Amino acid sequence: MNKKIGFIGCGKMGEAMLEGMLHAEVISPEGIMVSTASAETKTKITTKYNVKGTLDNKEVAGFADFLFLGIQPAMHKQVLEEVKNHVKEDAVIITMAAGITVSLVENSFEKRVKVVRTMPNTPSLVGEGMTAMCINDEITDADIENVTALLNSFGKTEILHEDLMDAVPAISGSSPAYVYMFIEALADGGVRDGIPRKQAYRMAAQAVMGAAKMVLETERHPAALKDDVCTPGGSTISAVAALEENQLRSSILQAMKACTDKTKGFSK
Ligand SMILES: NC(=O)C1=CN([C@@H]2O[C@H](COP(=O)(O)OP(=O)(O)OC[C@H]3O[C@@H](n4cnc5c(N)ncnc54)[C@H](OP(=O)(O)O)[C@@H]3O)[C@@H](O)[C@H]2O)C=CC1
Ligand SMILES: O=C(O)[C@@H]1CCC=N1
Repeated sequence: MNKKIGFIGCGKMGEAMLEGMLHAEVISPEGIMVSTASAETKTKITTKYNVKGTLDNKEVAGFADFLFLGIQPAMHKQVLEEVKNHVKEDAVIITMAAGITVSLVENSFEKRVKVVRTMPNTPSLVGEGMTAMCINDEITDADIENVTALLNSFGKTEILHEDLMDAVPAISGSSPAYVYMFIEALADGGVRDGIPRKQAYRMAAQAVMGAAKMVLETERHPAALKDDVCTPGGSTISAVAALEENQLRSSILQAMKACTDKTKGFSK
């Protein structure tokens, strides 16, 4: 892509997107500039990826055609105030923060600006990200094409109405954390039964990835896929019954509600 990409803030999420884009070769390192709060992170990112780096957010704003904001939700007003007069004419501003609305970005400017609100996740680092996005009225078809090309370079993208964006962390932005807990627990169970820990992690992760792929590729109902694993009178149904007794599904739903409630708080 013959466009310039900027990241204001390049921590866990920004770096995952940056690495995903570079790995997919949708953009070359010289087309990317990052700004960070600390010289330490700047040096880490510029050395690792050979991209341009600065501690001056205004410099990135003046460089980027697609400006990703990889900062914490609470930093947005301050950083947008800092860069608002430096953002390029026609640049697309792309948020990734939980709860940060399109209007919060629009209202930081005294002119109309192009805004894309996204909610990605860290598996973008390995090209298996899931990003939800919504756009404002200034975004053109060509912008959508460019932004989805960038986002699709490190995973899948779904376009949603903004009303649904606060629900996205719970299902795909934050959910890798719950899945890692599940994998860790599966591996602990294997280790308890004598399986060496390294093999236990590989076996648990592959089982989770395989199950996810079954849902995506067969498009069968997850319950039907579960039924196929439960041999009558077999071991799996005993495990399923124990999970039901311990309210696995209810626990997940409660966790997701906590996540969404917290996200909604960021918009206030
Ligand atoms: N982590 C995740 O899985 C996901 C995170 N997000 C969103 O991504 C955003 C970042 O989260 P995450 O990557 O986890 O957080 P991190 O703390 O890892 O990264 C924050 C980055 O912002 C930089 N930063 C802080 N203040 C400034 C500033 N004033 N100017 C420029 N850069 C600044 C930090 O620099 P330094 O390193 O030098 O301190 C760091 O690089 C959040 O809004 C979050 O909601 C969205 C989806 C998933
Ligand atoms: O924990 C957070 O707030 C961010 C949003 C989604 C994942 N991490």
